[in-house]
Amino acid sequence: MKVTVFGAGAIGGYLAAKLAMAGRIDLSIVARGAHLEAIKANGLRLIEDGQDMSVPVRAAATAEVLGVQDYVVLALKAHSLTLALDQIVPLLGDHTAVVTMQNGVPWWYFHGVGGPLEGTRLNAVDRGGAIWQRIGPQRVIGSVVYPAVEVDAPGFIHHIDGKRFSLGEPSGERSERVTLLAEEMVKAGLQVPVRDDIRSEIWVKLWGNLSFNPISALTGSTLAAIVADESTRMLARTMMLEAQAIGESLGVRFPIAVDRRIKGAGDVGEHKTSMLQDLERGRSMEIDALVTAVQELGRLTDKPTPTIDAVLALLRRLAVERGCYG
Ligand SMILES: NC(=O)C1=CN([C@@H]2O[C@H](COP(=O)(O)OP(=O)(O)OC[C@H]3O[C@@H](n4cnc5c(N)ncnc54)[C@H](OP(=O)(O)O)[C@@H]3O)[C@@H](O)[C@H]2O)C=CC1
Ligand SMILES: CC(C)(CO)C(=O)C(=O)O
Repeated sequence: MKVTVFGAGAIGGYLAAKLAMAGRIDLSIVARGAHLEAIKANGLRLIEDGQDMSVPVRAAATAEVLGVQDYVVLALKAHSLTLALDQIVPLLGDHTAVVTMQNGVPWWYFHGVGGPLEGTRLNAVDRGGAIWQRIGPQRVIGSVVYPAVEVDAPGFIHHIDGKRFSLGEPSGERSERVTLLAEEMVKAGLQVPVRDDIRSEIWVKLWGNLSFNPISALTGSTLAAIVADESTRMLARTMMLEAQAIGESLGVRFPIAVDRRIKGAGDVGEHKTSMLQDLERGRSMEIDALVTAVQELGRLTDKPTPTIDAVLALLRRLAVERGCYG
């Protein structure tokens, strides 16, 4: 099985290190800059469960040298995908499956849903439909990523918590391609449930990211602080209820109540969301996949999003002012 992890940062680097240590598949990664140089020189350094490991892995700057793959795992930030398309396409053959490991609303969301929105391209995450056209939604295996991982220095992957990567075909089918990949990931020590409704699970994760991440970026607060403060908790809750109405109108099942989801976020503790961390480091924030795309879904389903709109307006301004947007 030939697998390339494209964008071996925190999540891609962690996944690649686990798969490489299991040693069962023909694995490559595509990376760039100082990170690539460090991996080429010393392998991926992974800190996990108190152990410090150095894991050799085939690393390339360009996809051409790797050729057509059975699976390509896209572990870039959502806003990096369009710019990377020219580099991703050489990895794709007739049978290649593409696993999308991004937070937020995925570009392929309306592939195979039926009804009037079938085939709708989402401008917020796929402007002009370039990703849809060049990768092709029929290749996609959806995913929800749960581990918390950081890149501490070039080539240095620090696993903080969690080993679960849910996978699921957009159609819900338990296909051979999703089953085989899940098996390899499980043999690498990960928890990999295969879901028959991956969109609903994407929404439950998104529920928290769409509300807590912007509020944390706007206020500099941790998850625990946002939940402890009545005003910010209610702001998050209002955004979540707007999103829930949109999701439900699209057929999504929310298996837990909003207050339980809020409690779960608060229980994570004094943790800065990834969006706040990106802002503090001057990196591009995942605003469009986490927030703008939900606003776009609201327009498509005729559901009002006044609170999401207001928070998004402030968040975009902040990101533009700090050079963290686009
Ligand atoms: N980190 C986490 O704990 C979690 C992350 N997620 C989600 O997973 C996704 C990935 O996040 P994360 O791993 O944190 O992001 P990172 O920024 O750590 O990793 C992305 C990597 O892709 C690289 N990259 C981008 N464009 C290219 C390109 N054209 N060619 C080669 N490499 C490229 C980046 O390089 P460069 O740094 O040079 O830009 C970076 O190394 C996001 O959607 C995130 O929300 C979900 C759950 C938890
Ligand atoms: C911590 C958490 C769960 C916040 O919703 C997250 O996913 C993030 O920081 O992006």
